[in-house]
Amino acid sequence: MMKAKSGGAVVRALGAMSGTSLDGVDAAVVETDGVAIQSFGESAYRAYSREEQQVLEAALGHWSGVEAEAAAAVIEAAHAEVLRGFSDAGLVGFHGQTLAHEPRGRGTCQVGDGQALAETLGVPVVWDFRTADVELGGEGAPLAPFFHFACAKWFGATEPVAFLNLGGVGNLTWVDPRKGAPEEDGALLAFDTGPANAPLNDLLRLRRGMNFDEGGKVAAAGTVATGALELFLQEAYFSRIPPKSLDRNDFPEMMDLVRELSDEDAAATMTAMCAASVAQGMAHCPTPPSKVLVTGGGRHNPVLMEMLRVSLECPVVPVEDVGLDGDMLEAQAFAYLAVRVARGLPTSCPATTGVMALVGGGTVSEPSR
Ligand SMILES: Nc1ncnc2c1ncn2[C@@H]1O[C@H](COP(=O)(O)OP(=O)(O)OP(=O)(O)O)[C@@H](O)[C@H]1O
Ligand SMILES: CC(=O)N[C@H]1[C@@H]2OC[C@@H](O2)[C@@H](O)[C@@H]1O[C@H](C)C(=O)O
Repeated sequence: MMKAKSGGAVVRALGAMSGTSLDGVDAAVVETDGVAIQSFGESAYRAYSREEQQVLEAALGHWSGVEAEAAAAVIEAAHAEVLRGFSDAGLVGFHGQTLAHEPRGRGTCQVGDGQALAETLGVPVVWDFRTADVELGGEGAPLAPFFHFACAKWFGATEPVAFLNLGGVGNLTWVDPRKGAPEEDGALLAFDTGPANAPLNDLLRLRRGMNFDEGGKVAAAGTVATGALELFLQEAYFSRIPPKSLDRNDFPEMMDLVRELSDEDAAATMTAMCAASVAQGMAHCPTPPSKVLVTGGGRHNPVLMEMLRVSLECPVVPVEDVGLDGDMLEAQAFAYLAVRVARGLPTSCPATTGVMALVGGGTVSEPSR
């Protein structure tokens, strides 16, 4: 093991994330002591087959039972397959697949058994990252913010910046890199902004058999229905003070709002809904960030990026502008968080999830041999 700048041992950690878009597993290596990022390593992506996706889709909203068990089997097999391709990892951070998320109700449910994965890989696995936070009154999400803080330090940010993840759901982390640690007062504010790509993906699959609006081509040919957009923005969620989080399918009324529209106008309107919810969320930030660093699949959509540029009052750039990898940031986050859990460091705080105290969630499973 190498010596870390900040004192602890540097671990070669491997993180894996299967997000709300249900497209596949992202896996990536981070070398870190759980405080500073020493370096980013290799990464891999393993797409789900349509059959696997259907199993996952059918399990959404299920907390247990045959659907959830079938989803867990898909998740475990797909993760084992992609993670076996990496060598020399000292620790694995395994997010699993969120099937249901109701932090103020039944809790949060990620499937995939970390102990089984530890046996398969012969490496300790950190998993079940969200439960402890929810049990202490937190939202259980987003959890990437402590990693975003380390990223801001890594690329040498000197003023507040925002990370905007546009996956199935959108989430935003405002970071003040002048603070010494993520748990310090005023270092972070984080929350889910609203639905991002998931509803548009669902609409296009239903109407056109497409997985998503590649390059924003469908939306580019349409016109935003301002009435539907205004109705959408009246949702109570947007005026709620953060921290706050969402489940993938928390806005079913979006489909109703665009039902009568052509495919193109519906796509343009849903894309605008995503951008407008980010703009509303930005108003909750303590100060305007010097720039918004966009990560997740949504940054590949030029129509969405242009709408964000028009509606936000600061530069909007992909995270690649500061040397990060926007396709792998979430997988890297769970590699980083795994090391924090193993070292007994917190992974969330009142400003990131609304939890009552600092929490280091996660279970560590050692392989039995
Ligand atoms: N070239 C592209 N053009 C338009 N949209 C794209 C493109 N590439 C990816 N996307 C969108 O990004 C989505 C995938 O984003 P991402 O991988 O960040 O999601 P996720 O990690 O599953 O979600 P979450 O962050 O909510 O857990 C796709 O389903 C699609 O909607
Ligand atoms: C409950 C859950 O799985 N939430 C995800 C989801 O996908 C994006 C957004 O909603 C975010 O809150 C979170 O994931 C990221 C990785 C996070 O915890 O930071």
